Amino acid sequence: MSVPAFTGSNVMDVDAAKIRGAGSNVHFDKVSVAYGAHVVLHPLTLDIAPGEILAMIGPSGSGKTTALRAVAGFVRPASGRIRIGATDVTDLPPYERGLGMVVQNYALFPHMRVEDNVAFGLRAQGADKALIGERVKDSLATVGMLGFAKRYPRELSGGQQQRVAIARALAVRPRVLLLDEPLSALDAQIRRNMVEEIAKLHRDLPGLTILYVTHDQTEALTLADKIAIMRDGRVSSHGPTAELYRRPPNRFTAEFLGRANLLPVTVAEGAAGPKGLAKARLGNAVLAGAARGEKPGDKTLLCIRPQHLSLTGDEEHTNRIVGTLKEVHWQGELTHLVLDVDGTPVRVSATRLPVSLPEPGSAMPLFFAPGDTSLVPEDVRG
Ligand SMILES: Nc1ncnc2c1ncn2[C@@H]1O[C@H](COP(=O)(O)OP(=O)(O)OP(=O)(O)O)[C@@H](O)[C@H]1O
Repeated sequence: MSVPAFTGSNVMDVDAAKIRGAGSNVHFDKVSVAYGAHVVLHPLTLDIAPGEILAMIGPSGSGKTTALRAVAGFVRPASGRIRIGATDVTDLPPYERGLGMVVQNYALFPHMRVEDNVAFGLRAQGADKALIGERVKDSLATVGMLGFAKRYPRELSGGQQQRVAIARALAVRPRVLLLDEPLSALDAQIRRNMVEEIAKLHRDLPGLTILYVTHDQTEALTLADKIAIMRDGRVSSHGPTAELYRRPPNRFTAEFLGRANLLPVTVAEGAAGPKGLAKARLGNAVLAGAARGEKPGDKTLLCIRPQHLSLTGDEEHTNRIVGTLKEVHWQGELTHLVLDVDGTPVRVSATRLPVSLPEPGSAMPLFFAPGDTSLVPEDVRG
């Protein structure tokens, strides 16, 4: 399979071969958007590196789609500039920005065969027949839909339609691919497969920069190199995916990205040693976790993920807390326990249970490793 080159959307670009595989960064420079008096995007400064997948996640109404539509050119910023590579695109119309875009509901033309849907953007640009034929073939092969070229959209499943929508976006050789909730109309199993296919697509086309808007944290965790978490029109946190998950910089991030137990603690000792572990008190327990520059006496939160809590201690799981068992939910692969620890509900996801579990209402110890624990400041909201 030949790999498309990513250049501008201009199919006549004679330099295409020279910059084959080279992606473009997307730069938001203090971009704000307002609808009337209602500011929905506060000045946003953010960079998406060439070839990076940035997932923008956050609750409904937090401004994700608005940010994406500003890049696409469908929303005009009230202030700030947007650059794609070296080009300031703020004043360019959408079709001159070198972008491909896929939205939630496929938006294929129902009266056109798959191959004509994919060819649409190239025909609009006046590309010649031979080039269109080659690009349509390439793009359909990239998404594994070569055998479906003659079908109409109604003859395809939802997942297949979305693959065609991606092929159509790729056919114009975009510098940047914008994906706005591309999988949310699909059912759970197809969604999981499509997430894997988008990951493969990116492995095949490593130069392609992708802005991926979703409210699904699993999609974001699986696909993204970096994540930006939006809240009320602002970036609440931004960083490499694993780092944001392992060391969330605030409560909102800890809770939005996966499940998190957040226990109110008082710092006993600031960070010491090469691992940067601090010690914090929860009742009588002294617990070690990754620090963020806390000082003794600071009130903060101790973050531990449900799957990192163990029902047995060992030389690694040296933090120990005791709670009262409240609920047990068996779910096949995992058993979820809920305990009350000093008034805070603590969730445990266990793959293996001891032979006999204490009765609800009984005291039960939980163990966890300092390396899986981090101190997280409570959110200060402006
Ligand atoms: N055309 C519009 N006119 C007025 N307000 C709008 C318009 N489009 C969006 N908004 C408002 O802007 C805010 C941000 O919307 P946006 O669609 O960016 O959120 P989102 O994070 O993508 O949400 P969702 O996950 O529900 O799609 C919301 O309060 C929304 O009501």
